[in-house]
Amino acid sequence: NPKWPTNNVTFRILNYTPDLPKADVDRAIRNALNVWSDVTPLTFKKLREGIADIMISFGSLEHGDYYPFDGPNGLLAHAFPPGQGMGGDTHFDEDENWTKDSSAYNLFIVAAHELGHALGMSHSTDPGALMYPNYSYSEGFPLSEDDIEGIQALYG
Ligand SMILES: CC(C)C[C@H](C(=O)NO)C(=O)N[C@@H](CC(=O)O)C(=O)NCc1ccccc1
Ligand SMILES: [Ca+2]
Ligand SMILES: [Zn+2]
Ligand SMILES: [Zn+2]
Repeated sequence: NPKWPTNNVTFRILNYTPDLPKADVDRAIRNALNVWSDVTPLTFKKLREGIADIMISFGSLEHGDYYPFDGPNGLLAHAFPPGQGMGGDTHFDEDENWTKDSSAYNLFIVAAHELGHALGMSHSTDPGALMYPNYSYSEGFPLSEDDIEGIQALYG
């Protein structure tokens, strides 16, 4: 799996969903990044302009890459593996209802999963893993042993 060549990764939030106050989106993204930096030497710096490694945006249907979204439900978000250009970029389907509680779909949980991809993680077959292909809401720390082993194999 490709990985970032340095442990210091930059990110930028290009636009915001109208489903939540801006501060809640910033918090969900920051908390999702902290999940991964809690178990690795990775650091994440937020840029307010220019090109960041991980460019985060909300879009619907055709949104500028060959992976159009599909309206409500189904595809929720996707992220490109580490690399130049689109590498690391993370897109959320604006046609979903983004929440900060247990109702569908919790932005923090989806962001933590997507940012796993943006760091080089692929899907897990462990149903308890954050990197399992399908969304499920859980309270507390979202990483399973499987997730931690995977990310530490890349950046440990
Ligand atoms: C083939 C990929 C592009 C499917 C896509 C995904 O895995 N993105 O990371 C996705 O939106 N998957 C849905 C499930 C699906 O399409 O069947 C999902 O819930 N992804 C977000 C997710 C998955 C597991 C935990 C938390 C969030
Ligand atoms: Ca969708
Ligand atoms: Zn996209
Ligand atoms: Zn995924």
